Amino acid sequence: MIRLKNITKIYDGNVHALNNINLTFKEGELVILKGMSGSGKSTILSLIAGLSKPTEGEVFVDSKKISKLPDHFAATYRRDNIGIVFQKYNLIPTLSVKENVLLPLFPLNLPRELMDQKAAAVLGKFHIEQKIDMMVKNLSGGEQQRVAIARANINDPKIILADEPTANLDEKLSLEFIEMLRDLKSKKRTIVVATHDPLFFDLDFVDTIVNIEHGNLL
Ligand SMILES: Nc1ncnc2c1ncn2[C@@H]1O[C@H](COP(=O)(O)OP(=O)(O)OP(=O)(O)O)[C@@H](O)[C@H]1O
Repeated sequence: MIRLKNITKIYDGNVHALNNINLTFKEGELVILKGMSGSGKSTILSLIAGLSKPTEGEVFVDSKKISKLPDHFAATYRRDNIGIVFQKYNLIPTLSVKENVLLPLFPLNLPRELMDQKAAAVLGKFHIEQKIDMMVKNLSGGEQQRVAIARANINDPKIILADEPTANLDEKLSLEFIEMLRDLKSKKRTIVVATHDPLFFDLDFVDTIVNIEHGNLL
């Protein structure tokens, strides 16, 4: 369960990104955060990921209060629980597909063989294993998106956060991405997608659509 309790986020002392919002997402839910650019969607994702801290209020994941975790513990929490697909994928263009998907695991110092197995498994799952040794900069947009979602799943996270995941995709690839979400949801992942892409608004497997405007829930 994810719970945002009385969350206010103010950047730089005067940018009110979120105003006293309360949200609860159940395990296994697919939630769409819907709102215009600048409405506060990414801020909600970064609070759930423990990448930033609220100005006021608390964020709970299961019973853990993650809004108070020191940075080091927040990084561990993220590695163990969260997969993130960023708007522009945040892949490293000059590294290979395999190196990119393994990035979140490097701090664990796992044996090379195990890392290779994990990379092959997750790339297979998202049908991009044939590009495993290619440099990411030479992939198409759709292929990069597959690598991004594969990387978000390398640690088998129970929560997947996606920030405008279809912003750089055409409709066909966006629909493919949505099918990947359907599959993840069937595996009981909790998924939170920040988007203003209308393709997400009529899906039969979305549980909740949260409308946000200027940091307020509508
Ligand atoms: N690190 C930051 N420092 C200062 N202001 C920020 C920061 N991050 C976000 N903001 C501001 O907070 C508000 C909410 O931004 P946020 O990125 O959460 O919106 P969004 O709905 O995700 O928009 P987009 O779809 O464009 O990403 C905006 O006014 C934005 O300029």
